[in-house]
Amino acid sequence: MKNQPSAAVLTENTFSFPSPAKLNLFLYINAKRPDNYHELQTLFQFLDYGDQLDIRLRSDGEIRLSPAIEGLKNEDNLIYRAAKILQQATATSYGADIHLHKVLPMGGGVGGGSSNAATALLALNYLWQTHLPISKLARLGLSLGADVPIFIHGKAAFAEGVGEKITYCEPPEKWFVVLKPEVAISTRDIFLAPDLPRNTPKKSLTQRLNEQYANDCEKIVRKHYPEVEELFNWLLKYAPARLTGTGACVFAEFDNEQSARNLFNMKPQKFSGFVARGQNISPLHIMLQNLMQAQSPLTDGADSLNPNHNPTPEVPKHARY
Ligand SMILES: C[C@@](CO)(OP(=O)(O)O)[C@H](O)COP(=O)(O)OP(=O)(O)OC[C@H]1O[C@@H](n2ccc(N)nc2=O)[C@H](O)[C@@H]1O
Ligand SMILES: Nc1ncnc2c1ncn2[C@@H]1O[C@H](COP(=O)(O)OP(=O)(O)O)[C@@H](O)[C@H]1O
Repeated sequence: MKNQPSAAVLTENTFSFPSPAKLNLFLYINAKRPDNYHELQTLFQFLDYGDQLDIRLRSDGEIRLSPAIEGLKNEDNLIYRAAKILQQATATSYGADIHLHKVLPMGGGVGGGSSNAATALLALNYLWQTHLPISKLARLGLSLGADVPIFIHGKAAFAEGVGEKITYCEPPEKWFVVLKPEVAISTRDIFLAPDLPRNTPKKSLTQRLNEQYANDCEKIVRKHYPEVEELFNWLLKYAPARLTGTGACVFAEFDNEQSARNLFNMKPQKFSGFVARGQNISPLHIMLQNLMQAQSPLTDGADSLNPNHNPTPEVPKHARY
């Protein structure tokens, strides 16, 4: 979806949905639980940049996903798993052809897989008219990954526990340069690292918002991944920088787009990345709200699947979706 406005209706019967990235503006690890998951305190904000899912309804119950992601079986793709879980939970007889436009780096800490799963759940719940409430979708989503509920709720939030205890909040919507070194990092590997700090004291949201933001994974990621260390060393010459999630992406924030683009244009070629704006409401939710105000894809007759009949919902002004 990058750099192209997102139309909700692409062609007859094919709908296009954004699957935005997220940043962890801060991330603290408070404890290791008996089930080996870690208790966190983290601040999530969405970006107006991410993947796109084009979805066409099928009446035969089949889920077809294309293109396959290299090295990942389609059955393991979180999009496919999300669609299957929703079918099982609702006993719908519908299926879907899903085309994924992937731009987000995998293993980058920008939440691409979780966001794809949440977009599939929300979009199919809309297209199939299965009417599960957000709370139920978030529970289904949590079984796919710790970050999926945040993307289902679609509002910037302070998350605790493993990401399921959510307090909405509204951090400033800054501009970001997000850069990725030539390495992907497995979340699991970071949480298994013996030298990961695991007992940062819990603090209230107000305290956290009013102190300098940090990421407890940053020190060991920089130590174990020289590519990340090199990226930090470059970026820190120009701006304060932080790790998102468990890495590998690193970001710097700016008050305006031009400053962000000026820095981005200077980056060495070996770092990939993008410029994006923080959004406290997910671009997916803005689009879904507009769609719902238009009309149902299934119940308003055949014409409702005709793009001429169903006007393309407005895209938020500053979004590049
Ligand atoms: C820590 C975060 C912050 O956003 O890192 P990123 O993945 O975004 O970098 C996420 O919550 C990650 O969520 P997600 O990527 O969905 O993780 P999952 O698939 O649920 O878990 C992958 C593995 O990481 C470990 N894990 C994950 C989350 C957590 N709170 N504690 C853990 O110990 C577990 O070993 C788990 O097997
Ligand atoms: N649709 C998907 N997009 C990206 N990754 C996926 C997807 N489905 C499953 N995965 C798996 O999830 C892992 C984490 O991916 P991703 O969410 O992009 O990273 P991160 O959590 O670091 O942002 C990938 O390495 C891949 O094995």
